[in-house]
Amino acid sequence: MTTIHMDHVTKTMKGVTVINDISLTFHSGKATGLRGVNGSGKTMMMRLIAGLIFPTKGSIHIDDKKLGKDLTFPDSIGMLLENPAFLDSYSGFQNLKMLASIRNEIDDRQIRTVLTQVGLDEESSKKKYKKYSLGMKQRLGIAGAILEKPDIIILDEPTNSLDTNGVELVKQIVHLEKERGALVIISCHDTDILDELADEIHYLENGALISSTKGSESI
Ligand SMILES: Nc1ncnc2c1ncn2[C@@H]1O[C@H](COP(=O)(O)OP(=O)(O)OP(=O)(O)O)[C@@H](O)[C@H]1O
Repeated sequence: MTTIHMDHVTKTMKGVTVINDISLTFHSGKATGLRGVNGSGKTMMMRLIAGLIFPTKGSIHIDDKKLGKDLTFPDSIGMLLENPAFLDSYSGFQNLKMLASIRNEIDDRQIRTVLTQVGLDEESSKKKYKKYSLGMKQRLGIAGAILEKPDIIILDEPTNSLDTNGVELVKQIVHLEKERGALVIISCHDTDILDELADEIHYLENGALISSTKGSESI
């Protein structure tokens, strides 16, 4: 079981407050949604939780470990962020293999299973990344995020560029990952999709937490 606890987190960048005094707790087995207009701070919140940037004020704990002090970044995390760092001249399979080689915990068969799970068949997984369509790139990004069955999964706009079939795949994947016990954090501009994906949704405005809902109820 993993818990992420943000305690009065503020992040200032170049004199601009991009996250303003946010306190929130995230739990494993749950999908938490982040909603808000462009620039409201959803990506910054995900980057803070991933340890890619650190709070100016306040703290983030993963269980009992403080990010930036006891941990540089969470031990077990998979992320889909904008512009994933995949190599153009490598195929989808080779890109995932390279990613997997860092920890060396999963084999080729498991990589193929994840590729199938995101709907990249044998033929498309052999194509070079530079020949991928936007939707195929997005599917590979999702595969990268769930590849090693991480405890924490961060999906920034996972349904961008996806067709209806791809959106259904994301819903299935989030459902399965939650069942496995993963802690999932998702941002999505499509309110209907986010309502379906997330157990709980937090609304951000100018970096501040405005309200939270669970199902149709305010919390
Ligand atoms: N490198 C940076 N330096 C300073 N400010 C930044 C930087 N990147 C983003 N910002 C600012 O941080 C704020 C929050 O941006 P963020 O990317 O978190 O928004 P978002 O809610 O994810 O938006 P979107 O829906 O467009 O993805 C914005 O005001 C943005 O201009």
